[in-house]
Amino acid sequence: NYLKIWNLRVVLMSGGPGSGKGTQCEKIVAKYGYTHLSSGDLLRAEVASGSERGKQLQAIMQKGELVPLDTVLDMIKDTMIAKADVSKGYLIDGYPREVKQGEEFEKKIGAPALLLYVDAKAETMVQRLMKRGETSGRADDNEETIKKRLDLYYKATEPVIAYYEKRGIVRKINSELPVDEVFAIVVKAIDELK
Ligand SMILES: Nc1ccn([C@@H]2O[C@H](COP(=O)(O)OP(=O)(O)OP(=O)(O)O)[C@@H](O)[C@H]2O)c(=O)n1
Ligand SMILES: Nc1nc2c(ncn2[C@@H]2O[C@H](COP(=O)(O)OP(=O)(O)O)[C@@H](O)[C@H]2O)c(=O)[nH]1
Ligand SMILES: [Mg+2]
Repeated sequence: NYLKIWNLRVVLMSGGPGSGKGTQCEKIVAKYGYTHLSSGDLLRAEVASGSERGKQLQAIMQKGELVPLDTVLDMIKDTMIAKADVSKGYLIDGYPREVKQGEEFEKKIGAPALLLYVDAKAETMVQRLMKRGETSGRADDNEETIKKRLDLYYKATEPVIAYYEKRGIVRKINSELPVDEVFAIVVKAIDELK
């Protein structure tokens, strides 16, 4: 199984907090059957388990900071291996968050085929997250943490997109549009892969 993950297609989903990554991922899974791995969801599951490690993670996420690289990458890798037999490919959401994470991913797992970059204005992202915070129950969907997540996104994550742009695998998609219009562009980008 460890060998198998090297042969499966990897698509990365990137974009700021609240840009619509999770929304598009859900639709991609329904259409293409990829295995969806949201690094944020994996971390929240660890927090929910109540483990000692979960408590440490909770504190970091509450501040809008990044969890140590090895922790997240190990979680992703373990999940990829566990699902390799039934997987048609992987859709990785919210990782890499910084260039170093991208480099480690390549060393330990492999090169992605495509990076979908859903792009919305900061103002739009804040609005969406504030709205989502009314019902999400997420400790980090509050004004103060949202601001920190956005700052960190511009500082650490946008350079990741530039890093993959040099390899020609980035497709930038305007996620100010209605969900279905965004998805139509996503579908085009995935269908162009071969
Ligand atoms: N590779 C990752 C992914 C997530 N996180 C932590 O988990 C939090 C939530 O991540 P995620 O769910 O991906 O959040 P956002 O992208 O901000 O927004 P959304 O949850 O809607 O995707 C981040 O702020 C960060 O503290 C992290 O440290 N490293
Ligand atoms: N108008 C509009 N709203 C969206 C779109 N995508 C997501 N949203 C809303 O924005 C919020 C954040 O979306 P989510 O998928 O959780 O974003 P993520 O933080 O990037 O994973 C959700 O409450 C969605 O309902 C879109 O394309 N258009
Ligand atoms: Mg999400």
